[in-house]
Amino acid sequence: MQIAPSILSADFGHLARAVDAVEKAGADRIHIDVMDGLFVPNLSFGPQIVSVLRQETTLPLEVHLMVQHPEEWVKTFADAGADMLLVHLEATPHIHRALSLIKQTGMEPGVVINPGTSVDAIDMVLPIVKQVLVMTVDPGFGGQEFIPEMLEKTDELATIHDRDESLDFKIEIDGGVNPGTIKLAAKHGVDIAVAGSAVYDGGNPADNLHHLQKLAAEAE
Ligand SMILES: O=C(CO)[C@H](O)[C@H](O)COP(=O)(O)O
Ligand SMILES: [Fe+2]
Repeated sequence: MQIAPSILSADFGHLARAVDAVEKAGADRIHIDVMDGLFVPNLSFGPQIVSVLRQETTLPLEVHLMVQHPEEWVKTFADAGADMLLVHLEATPHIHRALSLIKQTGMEPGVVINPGTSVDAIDMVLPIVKQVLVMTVDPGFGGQEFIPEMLEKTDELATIHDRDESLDFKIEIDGGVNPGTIKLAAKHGVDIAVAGSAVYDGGNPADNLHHLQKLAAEAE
């Protein structure tokens, strides 16, 4: 399982240092949470932060776009240097258009579903995406409690993926990943786990990341 540290819980005064620490510690990618205060009840950062971090790291940058009408922002984040753009089904009536636009820019398209959304709802776009992100908390904040029932959805996605050779997506979870929940996730088809507070909130980010990596590897 890959771990994607989320910089939402990092020290915003030293973001470059926070990314550097996890890059040296073997992070697979960096997860950047963009929030608009409308789709989710919080504001975070925008494309400038992606541009700045693009200069700081060679790791893939995946942008989790928690904004209304994400299709309007595709070019902006491609120009900023994002490698993957993850958009919520619930944020647009035009999810197919949004994902197709992302693909056209050369970024990898990913679709995200909230805890209240079922896997059935994304059936028609699975052939386009490279990632399906299952939210394991209601989006908007770091440090929330993992919702274990969401792993029924990762199991379902793993079954769909394994049944159809033409599909080519990774299964990712986001929210509440910690040393306890990562062991559970490893048994439910999860390829990538986002971890924010478990990496950056207390202790040493490199040690925290190594601990999560070790637990995930043992549980697989
Ligand atoms: O998308 C998010 C919040 O909406 C974050 O990626 C996520 O919550 C990470 O934080 P933590 O690991 O602390 O739960
Ligand atoms: Fe996220």
